[in-house]
Amino acid sequence: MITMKDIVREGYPTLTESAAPVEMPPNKEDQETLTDMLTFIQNSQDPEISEKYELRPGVGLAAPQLGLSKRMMAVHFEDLNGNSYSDGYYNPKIISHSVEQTYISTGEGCLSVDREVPGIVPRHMRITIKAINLNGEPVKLRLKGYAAVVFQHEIDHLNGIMFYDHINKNDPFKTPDGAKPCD
Ligand SMILES: O=C(O)C[C@@H](Cc1ccccc1)[C@H](O)SCc1ccccc1
Ligand code: NI
Repeated sequence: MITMKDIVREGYPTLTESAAPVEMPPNKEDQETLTDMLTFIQNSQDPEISEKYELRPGVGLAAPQLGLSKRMMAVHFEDLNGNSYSDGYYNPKIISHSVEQTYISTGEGCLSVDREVPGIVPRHMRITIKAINLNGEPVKLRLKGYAAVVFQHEIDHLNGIMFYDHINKNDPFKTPDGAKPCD
């Protein structure tokens, strides 16, 4: 079972390097890891389990956050339109995105960052992703708003990018021209 002690924090090398593609079809070890990642996110949102194991709530997790430089991520959340997302993904790739941007009005956090980093994190409003899901099926996802933000946050982890890398250093609360909040 993954707990917070398994999650590496800022300064750990895998958080700032580009992760390697996962060989397809995935081997047993990678399948088990991705399943455990999804279970961790689900557990982190369960009031009893999260209290018992002192889990920080999360909606996503990427393998580099476990010190594994592999292109694997898991998400578990419901967006503001009631659409549910709960799956693991191998080798996710953003194949297209909107020019229009969005952002979470309260900024972003990260399970690998034990501090508040205030500021607006500009993200693409709409993205299309291709990936292989936990069941080994090729999937194409068209995401917008909050769901697009979550997936971009996790795919950034596979590219060694942290959410605060996107915050405007001169004016952290500057909202990108024309961007609308997704929350
Ligand atoms: O560190 C991670 O990758 C998990 C993040 C993902 C995330 C952060 C901000 C915006 C979108 C996704 C955690 O979920 S941070 C904690 C959290 C919990 C519930 C809702 C939003 C963020
Ligand atoms: Ni993160």
